[in-house]
Amino acid sequence: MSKVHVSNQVSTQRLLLTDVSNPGSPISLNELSSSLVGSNLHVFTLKELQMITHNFSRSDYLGEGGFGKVYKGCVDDNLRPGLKAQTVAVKVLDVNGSQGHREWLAEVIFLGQLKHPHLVNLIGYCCEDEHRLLVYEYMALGNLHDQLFKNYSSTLPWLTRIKIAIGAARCLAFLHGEEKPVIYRDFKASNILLDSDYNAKLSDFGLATDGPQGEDSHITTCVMGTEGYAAPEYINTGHLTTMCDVFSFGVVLLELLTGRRSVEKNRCKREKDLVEWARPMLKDFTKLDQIIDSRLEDRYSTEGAKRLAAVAHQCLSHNPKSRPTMTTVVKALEPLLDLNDIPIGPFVYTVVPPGDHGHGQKSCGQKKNEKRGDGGKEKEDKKEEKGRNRRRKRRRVRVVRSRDVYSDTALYKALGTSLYSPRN
Ligand SMILES: Nc1ncnc2c1ncn2[C@@H]1O[C@H](COP(=O)(O)OP(=O)(O)OP(=O)(O)O)[C@@H](O)[C@H]1O
Repeated sequence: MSKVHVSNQVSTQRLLLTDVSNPGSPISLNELSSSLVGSNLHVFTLKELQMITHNFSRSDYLGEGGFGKVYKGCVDDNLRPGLKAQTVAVKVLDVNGSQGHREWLAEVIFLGQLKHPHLVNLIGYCCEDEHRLLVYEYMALGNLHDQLFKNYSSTLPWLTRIKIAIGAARCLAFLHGEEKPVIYRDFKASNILLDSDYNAKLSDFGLATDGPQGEDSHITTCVMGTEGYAAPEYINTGHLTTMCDVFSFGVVLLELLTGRRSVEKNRCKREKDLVEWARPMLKDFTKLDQIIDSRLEDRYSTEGAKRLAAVAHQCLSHNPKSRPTMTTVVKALEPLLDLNDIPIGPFVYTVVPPGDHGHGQKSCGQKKNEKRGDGGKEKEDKKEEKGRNRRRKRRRVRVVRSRDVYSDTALYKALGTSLYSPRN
């Protein structure tokens, strides 16, 4: 394929990873940004990125993943004309690490061309000698994994979890719905980044790949991904389809529902693998109480939990053909935001900006206690606690008594826990 040919494709066809990564590709790295369809990526120098991160200082350090360390910095139009003043995250490839040029290139090719509200925005990159860096919009709340499992001061509320699940589902539906579908391949909680409003944005396209073309139903690759998230058929055969992403999405739904990680090495054998432990209980609504994140206490929608559990169960089906498409998943999850059977906690303090009487409504409990002072607060606490216990009991008898318990854990038993394949 000649450079001219690529330029002719600009308005219609996305540049594929194989167009660039194949030996003999006519596209040189110098021409990369201009060959990307619809991209306005900035090409930064190493010196510029050193400058905005104060030479990759400890005070700007955000974290580290398989690609390398991530630092915070600021850019504006002094750096490049037209560049919006904003905080950015700079990812620096660890040249001695497990990832390399292929992962960097995948990130540039996919995120440089695909634009969606639930995809993290890639602002630019740097490619100098062996140095490979990526510059993204800064996501103030980090990643879902840390918010769900490492935030010890507060718990993600139910509706926030639903909002995150819907955002991530929309993103996968978008990728799968492309004219040439994209298989993300590494869907997991740590790859879901959160902005200051808990909008979910997918990042980390290092393992992403273009889906099957023409008559092919799948592509065959060596198995790569993360322990606890990969679909069983992919682990067994290397056959990769968009349905593998759907399975991984089901695992993240389970994490959101249970507050447990996909693999917890410190738990007893039966509970180590989240899918193996929780999946049989997803369809038996009488058992849902046993797996729902106890940190939510009773502040979740019972109906919503049932529906989410049913979606997760379908996504985690061992037969890829029985899994729903991500478009169907989005449609099933969206109405969960409107369910209003979430019990209100005893003291939800909402800061009402002066003059705002519309949105920042106070809870009933709060209004009463403000009038009564602290003595009333104690009584109210006890009353609310009793009320919550009553509601819990009520919910236990009201749930549908389904005998429809699925217990197909045989495959997982056969697979054991050796689900992990290193990235390279
Ligand atoms: N755009 C961003 N804004 C803010 N923080 C970010 C951004 N991108 C990554 N981070 C943070 O940097 C750290 C490393 O992220 P990275 O995506 O490189 O790895 P990971 O997904 O956590 O792990 P792995 O690469 O092994 O899958 C994480 O703490 C993540 O929250």
